[in-house]
Amino acid sequence: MPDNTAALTQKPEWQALIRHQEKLAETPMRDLFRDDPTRATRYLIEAAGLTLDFSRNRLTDDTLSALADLARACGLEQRTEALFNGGIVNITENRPALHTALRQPADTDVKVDGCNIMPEVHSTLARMEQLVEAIHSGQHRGHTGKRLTDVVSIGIGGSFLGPKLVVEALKPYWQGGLNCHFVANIDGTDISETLKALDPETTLFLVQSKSFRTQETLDNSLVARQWFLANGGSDTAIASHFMAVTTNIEAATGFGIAADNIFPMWDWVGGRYSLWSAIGLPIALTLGMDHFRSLLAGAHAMDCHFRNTPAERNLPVLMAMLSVWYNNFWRAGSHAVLPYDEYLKHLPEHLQQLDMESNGKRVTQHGTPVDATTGPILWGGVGANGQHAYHQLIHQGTRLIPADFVIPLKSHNPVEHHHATLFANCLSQARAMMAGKTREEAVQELRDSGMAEAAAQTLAPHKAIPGNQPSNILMMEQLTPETLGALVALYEHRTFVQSVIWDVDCFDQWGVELGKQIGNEILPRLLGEKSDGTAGDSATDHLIERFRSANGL
Ligand SMILES: O=P(O)(O)OC[C@H]1O[C@H](O)[C@H](O)[C@@H](O)[C@@H]1O
Repeated sequence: MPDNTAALTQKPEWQALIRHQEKLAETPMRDLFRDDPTRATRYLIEAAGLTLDFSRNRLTDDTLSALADLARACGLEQRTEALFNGGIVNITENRPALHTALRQPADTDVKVDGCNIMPEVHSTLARMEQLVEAIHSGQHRGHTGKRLTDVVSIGIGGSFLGPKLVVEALKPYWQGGLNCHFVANIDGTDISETLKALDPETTLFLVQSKSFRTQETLDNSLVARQWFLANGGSDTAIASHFMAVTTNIEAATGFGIAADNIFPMWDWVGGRYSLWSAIGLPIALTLGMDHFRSLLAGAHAMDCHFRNTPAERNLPVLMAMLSVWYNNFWRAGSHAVLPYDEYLKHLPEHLQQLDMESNGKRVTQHGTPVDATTGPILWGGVGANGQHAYHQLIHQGTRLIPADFVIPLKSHNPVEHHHATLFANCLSQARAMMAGKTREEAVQELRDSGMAEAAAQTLAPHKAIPGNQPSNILMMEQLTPETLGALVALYEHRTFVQSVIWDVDCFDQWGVELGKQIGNEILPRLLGEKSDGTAGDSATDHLIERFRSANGL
């Protein structure tokens, strides 16, 4: 058993990494490539249809073994088994976190409180399949007999970001003729703009909320119901047009959703890990159930790789440990995710919740202050667009910004030389980040262009790029339901592994509650339902008054 008692930063494995970093600090990646012609082929891992090229990182073989040693010393193997076996890995909520069970084959056995959950998981998939088929075949129609044409998913956070990512990413696989819309924000613009384009006779609303207590989702669902009733709907017709996915059956029934139209969720699935459950209904309805099952199969393939592969060759472990390496030993404060695929434009948003809500913690899972800096800021956007925006800061700013490029080898839309150009952009960015350009190279380039020596010397510092910015390139043959499933599962496990190192609970999110509590105090004051005392401080009180007067309240 590993020794988990020593504070993280006092572990010999941590100390060894500090010393190793000091040695490596003066060695640019350019030199590492020069000195090892096999680097590009050795630092490549294939798993579950994905290929990771991690050669452009500040690392050597010694780094890899030192990082793997740290993972083992933090009990990664035991914690991973607990994750898959239904152990209480969400300590503060006293629950397992079994998103992996949602993509496991039916003939397996996973127990929660002594009960095998797999039959329930698969019977829910079968119910989803029935609904998808009934709607696609026209058997389930709107209350006036018209075929359903649109689905509106109302949900926020984990009940929104994952399904939205997948629905948009797998557009080439859409089938069944349904358009999918997402409403998340409490900003009235979101629901208003969505409803404008819809026909109440042909629209299905899915209320997606694990808790069925989330203000944004409940308020938007009420507006949708009012709109439906005001436009020819009736209480009985609601049964054909409103469905819910939740653990809180009572509240959903109370909202007026027929019991048969409620799909279960379980408290052992975290919201941001839930797109594999019935929360994935918008996906299944838009893509068809076969594609949804392929998504699950891709994720399961990544689960098997993660569970059974030694740390040194384990894709999620490696990516997680690289994040720890840069975050804790090189003081990088952020991590960029740069999908070079228009279909993956929502990937950074989903990963922001996944990673930052999971690992944005300051106490360990046992409540003591963490011993090291935890989750870096995850940000990013679609390439090549970012090259014309924030890449300047990556190339010449003063910060260390590790990045993941994500790119398929083949495009679904082979227009002219677009995909080759996109791929060239991705490779050139990764190379520029790694190799940079010395001042001397910049001077020479300017001389070669005919510039006078003095002017070249003046301009050269502005053209020099330090390089040595680390990046991963994550590839797949093509973006398919399987490879997307594997990709999302990869980042889920990457998140989990980091939490094991920092010893934080990556399945809770207590920090978001305070804002909700204060919001509940402020709202009645904005509406004039409560006017005594203070909302807490003069700054808040002052702006409450400003809002009330602007709105004639
Ligand atoms: O699915 P729900 O219960 O409506 O929760 C929706 C979201 O709201 C919460 O505030 C959490 O921050 C998220 O983790 C969660 O996914």
